[in-house]
Amino acid sequence: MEIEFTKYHGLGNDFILIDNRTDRKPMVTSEQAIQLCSRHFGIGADGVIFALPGQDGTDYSMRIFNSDGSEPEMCGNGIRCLAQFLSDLEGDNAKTQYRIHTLAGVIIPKLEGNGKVRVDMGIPLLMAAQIPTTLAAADEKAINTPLEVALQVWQVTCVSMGNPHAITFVEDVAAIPLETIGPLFEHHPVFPQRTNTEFIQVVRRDYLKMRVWERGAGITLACGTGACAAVVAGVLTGNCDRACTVELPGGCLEIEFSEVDQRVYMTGPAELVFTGNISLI
Ligand SMILES: N[C@@H](CCC[C@H](N)C(=O)O)C(=O)O
Repeated sequence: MEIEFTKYHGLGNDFILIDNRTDRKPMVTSEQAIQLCSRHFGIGADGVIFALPGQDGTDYSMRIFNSDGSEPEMCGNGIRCLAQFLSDLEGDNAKTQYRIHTLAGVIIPKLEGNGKVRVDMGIPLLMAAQIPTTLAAADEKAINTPLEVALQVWQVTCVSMGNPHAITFVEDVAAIPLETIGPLFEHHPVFPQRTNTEFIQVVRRDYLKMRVWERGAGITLACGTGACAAVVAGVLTGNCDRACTVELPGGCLEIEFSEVDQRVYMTGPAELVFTGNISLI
């Protein structure tokens, strides 16, 4: 079977987008997604995203496979790319704002008309059972909680943006051996559904530098949910302001953890890379 796809990226976090608007079942299996994401044997991407019919009154639904074939609840850079993809598909009839059903609830991206998409990412979940993690009692928060990884004790703060994040503040992000330490965090037994891990350097109270090891994808150039979780963790630990620029290897995101409604807002780019057809094996 041959499928049409479009590749987009958000700050180098890249995705294969598939127009699946006429069927609730994704036209690619998780095994096929692994192959499509392969940078040597496929198209190459951090994940495959499906634009599916809406449900419960939403315009559309989003599902995503990570490059290892696992299915996360949400993807921040991915939902900006999805909004741009839908707008490109709809042409003159495109909306400027979409209500998208995800496994993390309804998420609302808004195209700003300048190449950037502002996303209402919802209210972060902080209780240990919601992450999930056993680092604290089920109905308590894990904030600056010690965790031993690679013979070193890290102060870890856990935040769910629908998907799990473990955030640790460090002096120098460049010095973190991400390739070796990332998988140890991801598969640590205190995270029963694995975790994304963000290492954060506070440059100023309103400017953070971040490197990320993503669950199911490894090192990526950016992670939208991770940047949101990092600012929430920074506010909880007193490390940063509620509005921050987060610098990632692929570029910058603007994040606001609103004092008014306790929701997190993320603004960043979504860019078309190329379109193509590929035969699924
Ligand atoms: N890159 C994404 C997050 C994708 C999902 C993640 N790997 C997970 O398994 O939770 C983002 O921009 O948020």
